Amino acid sequence: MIPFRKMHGLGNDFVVIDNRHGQWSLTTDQVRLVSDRRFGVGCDQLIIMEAVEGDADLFMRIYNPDGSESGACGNATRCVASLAMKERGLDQVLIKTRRGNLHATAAEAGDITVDMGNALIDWRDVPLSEEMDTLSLPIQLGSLENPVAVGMGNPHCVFFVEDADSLPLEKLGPQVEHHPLFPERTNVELATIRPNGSIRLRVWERGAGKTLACGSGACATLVAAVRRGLSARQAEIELDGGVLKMQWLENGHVLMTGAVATAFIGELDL
Ligand SMILES: N[C@H](CCC[C@H](N)C(=O)O)C(=O)O
Repeated sequence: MIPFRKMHGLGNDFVVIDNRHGQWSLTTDQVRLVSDRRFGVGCDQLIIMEAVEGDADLFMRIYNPDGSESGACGNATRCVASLAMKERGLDQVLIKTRRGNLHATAAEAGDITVDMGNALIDWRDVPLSEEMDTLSLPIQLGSLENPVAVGMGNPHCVFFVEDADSLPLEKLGPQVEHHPLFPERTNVELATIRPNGSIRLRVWERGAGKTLACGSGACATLVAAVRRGLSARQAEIELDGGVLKMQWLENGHVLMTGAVATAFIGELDL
């Protein structure tokens, strides 16, 4: 039996397995089964905590429900960081992911702030399949056009639209996710800048589909908005599951602050 903790960050939900003693390894089929909301526990991502050498407290591995591995997961990073802080009685931890060490600190009212690392705006780092200006991609899909591409350790394609809530994300998302300009596919963002400077955001996630929130997607959206002159470097982003407080620092790093929650603890019989 494999113990797990079901957690979420603004409704973006995770099955978290502590494998720091290295007892378990899941096959791709088992990742898909556990993530499947019909037959398994169901989650947006399966998160594995692993032991790690060096100054990080642990390594966080991220799997999508389709079995693909992602280089970033902002909401899960907050969840795992809150576990590690509680375990150690600390108010800050270092979480290592495929893109490097992410520094997390306790914020007010139980929220967690994560430095998600620097935003990647060169086409090679998103990545894109050919050289181009990431500030305006030659993609046009119905009313969607000229998105901004941003890498956060995972690829993001951000469209700015009049009213994100009025668009059929379930139809448009998969078409952009699999666009040939994205050799590793992409996460897809529909963003609307509000008069008060906050941003309304809906996300179609690579390998996962529509989710209630996406932390790395919020990071990419703020960076895209600032680059387009549509937002200040600090803004609140409202996703279906709640609000993230975001800041793109002058050093290129993106800070994300938001809530975390544990729903229940269980055991997998794999
Ligand atoms: N939910 C995650 C993003 C997962 C991204 C994953 N779908 C990918 O393949 O990059 C977040 O809060 O950042």
